[in-house]
Amino acid sequence: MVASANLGYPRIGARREFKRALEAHWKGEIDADALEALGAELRQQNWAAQVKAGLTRIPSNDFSFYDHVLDMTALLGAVPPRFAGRQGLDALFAMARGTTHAPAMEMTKWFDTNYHYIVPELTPDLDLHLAHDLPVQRFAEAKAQGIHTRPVLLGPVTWLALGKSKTEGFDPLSLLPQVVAVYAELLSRLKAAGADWVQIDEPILVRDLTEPEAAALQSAYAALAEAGPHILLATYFGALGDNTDLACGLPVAGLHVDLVRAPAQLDAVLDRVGERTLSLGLIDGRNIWRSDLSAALTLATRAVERLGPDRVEVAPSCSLLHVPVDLALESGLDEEQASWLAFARQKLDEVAALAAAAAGGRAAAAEAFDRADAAIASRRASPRIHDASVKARVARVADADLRRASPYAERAARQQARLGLPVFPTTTIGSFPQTPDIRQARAAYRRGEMDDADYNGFLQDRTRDCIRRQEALGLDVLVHGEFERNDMVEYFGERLAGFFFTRNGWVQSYGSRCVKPPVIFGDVSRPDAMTVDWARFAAAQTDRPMKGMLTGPVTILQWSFVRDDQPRAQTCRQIALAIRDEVVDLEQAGLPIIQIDEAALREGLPLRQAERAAYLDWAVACFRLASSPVSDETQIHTHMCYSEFNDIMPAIAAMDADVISIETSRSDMELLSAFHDFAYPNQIGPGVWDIHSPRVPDEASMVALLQAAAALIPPERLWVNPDCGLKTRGWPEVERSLTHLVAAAKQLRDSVQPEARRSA
Ligand SMILES: Nc1nc2c(c(=O)[nH]1)N[C@@H](CNc1ccc(C(=O)N[C@@H](CCC(=O)N[C@@H](CCC(=O)N[C@@H](CCC(=O)O)C(=O)O)C(=O)O)C(=O)O)cc1)CN2
Ligand code: MET
Ligand SMILES: [Zn+2]
Repeated sequence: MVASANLGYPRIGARREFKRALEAHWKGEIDADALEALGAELRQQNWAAQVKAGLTRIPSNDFSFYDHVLDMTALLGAVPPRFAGRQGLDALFAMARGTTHAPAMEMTKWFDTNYHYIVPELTPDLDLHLAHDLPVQRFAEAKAQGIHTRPVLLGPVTWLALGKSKTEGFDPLSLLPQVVAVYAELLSRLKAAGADWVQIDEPILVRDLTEPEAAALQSAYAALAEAGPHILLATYFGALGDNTDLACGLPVAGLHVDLVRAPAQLDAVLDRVGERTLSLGLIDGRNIWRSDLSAALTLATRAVERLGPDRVEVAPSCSLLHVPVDLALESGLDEEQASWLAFARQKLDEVAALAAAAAGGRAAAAEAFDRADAAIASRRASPRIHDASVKARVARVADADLRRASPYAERAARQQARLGLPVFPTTTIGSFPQTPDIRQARAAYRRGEMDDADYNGFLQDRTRDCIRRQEALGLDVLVHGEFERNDMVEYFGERLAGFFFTRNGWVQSYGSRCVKPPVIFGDVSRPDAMTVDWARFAAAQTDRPMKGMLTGPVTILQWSFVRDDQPRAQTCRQIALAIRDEVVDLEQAGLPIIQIDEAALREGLPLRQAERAAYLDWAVACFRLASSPVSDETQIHTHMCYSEFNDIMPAIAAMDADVISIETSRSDMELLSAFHDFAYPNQIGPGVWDIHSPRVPDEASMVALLQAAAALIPPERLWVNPDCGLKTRGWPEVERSLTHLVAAAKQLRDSVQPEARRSA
């Protein structure tokens, strides 16, 4: 028998039930017991769906109330002292979201995904111990429902590698023996509870490993090999590459490899896998296209021929956390489009069909294979995918299209002459609170219960109100608030040709926050202006400079589900041309500043060093293609959040934005040292308010951050802003925080030397 396995299932609920329950709990509307009860219900539903699909290896402990990395941090007892005294869910949410007295732990991107995890804070004095045994309880919970599961644990070395030392000179890997001791205890309890296998995720095996990391993997698994159930070591998001020998040499009973991102690694792995079970990640856990089952079967058959059916499992490439839950809930797609897609629920069926065919030949799942073949053929042949004029325009792009008219210094002088900004100018990143009434109005508009005029009138009121509030707060550069946007990527996807979008295709981004990535299925172009009416309306409401707000091509690409029939770089260039047209229109409409957000540029960076230069080349070129058609007097801003810039500073500089705003506040300005060390030449707005936490920062804390920034970056090149958009916050906290922010900027202004002031 070829086993059919899953590595993890979405936990937000098919209709985002869990998202809503979490937010209700945080507002005090439902208690922890109600939240726990819903969690149990969701786990039961998820297990039932996997049983129904016929899977033979079903995960448990893939559920999480907030984040699976944070869960492991709590399990290991690695709770930072500022959260001491809190228990259970209360402790978990305090660490993730912060409290009035304790800032939240840092949050960053999970590998190259749009999922965010809470970064473990590692110090020498941590008292690591098995603080709870939820994985055992969840195993027992499934068992009580008659389902034998394979518990999933984030691996010890990945947990350490994703953590961050909070003590100067401290090497987190020195915690390994303690961490491994806790895992050993947990594994032995799982075995006692009846688990015969566990899945331990070590995705760092697809990155370039340091010597100590490789040694840590060896010593960890040497210690864990006999501690409990058989271990399936799961790797995903790329090829094992030069870590293949290492991975295949670890004393574990099974190995999972990603054959969607890295199909070519199968032979090398087959040569080295020895007596182990091999789990083949053949169904794409990162994208929503229906699988080419016939192509996947070729690989599965090769593995079965080498290892025999009993040592082969068929699985998704990674956890299904990164795809929407159920295509069956989609109502707005046409039949042809729907036939091209598979969400998590459908991917389970694909796994089952592929496993059946790997064991019994195509005939064992003939119907599923026929339907898959037909869908693949229909997408390949569809005339809706190709637009000759788009392809021709991309082919005509020349080097001159990637350059501003003059170098930064000349542009900066002209822009300052036009804008007349004070030193330490204040601004925001774009969005203002997307309050429930705005979301509800949009939902009513979509359902046809509100007409164009009413909806637009409502949004105009909100925009006017937002601008008046910004004036009253004393901000220097204003924004319109982005109330008309459901999301910074989906909004553009809805207005570009070559995209379609789903009604319910939600994916968890962090905590309760979800995104609904649009689907890029064909050549991209811009039928009409997308933001110009709102920008013009907003600019007319005030005498202060107004920023036009766009999402950049790399970010639109990165946060969409992307067609897999041409290189991503090609698709990105098409998007860049569409954004370029919008930039031209915004300039023509009189906007003096245009911000092009590239929040996801860093996230798209390949996990392997060797592939990075090529990516950065085309990604930066796409940003420049989108941003460079304007005159020197028009100021181009960009914004990036959660970025570790140290390794990509030359690329950030090569983007040549006049101003960049970045996340720094959760990491105490440490990011700025990269800009300092690299001598970044243009202007920077280091975020001084962590907007991902409900906490209102006081003026003194922002002054301190700005002073730290001013020690690294010349004051005349600093801006003052939050570290991201304010859409997730409420108005009271926004007004209080921005009051502090404007006051902090004034304090800094008063303290700088006159020669550092801007010349108008
Ligand atoms: N794509 C993307 N990725 C990103 C970010 C981002 O902004 N966009 N930001 C960073 C952090 N991640 C974030 C991800 C999501 C949200 C966020 O606010 N998401 C919203 C959903 C946004 C949205 O699309 N809203 C739609 C649909 C809203 C909705 O649920 N409407 C209800 C009806 C209204 C109601 O009763 O609430 C419904 O349809 O049922 C709209 O405004 O139209 C949420 O989860 O709550 C914030 C940050 C990194 N990655
Ligand atoms: N302009 C966007 C906003 O303010 C940028 C967000 S980056 C995730 O919401
Ligand atoms: Zn941001």
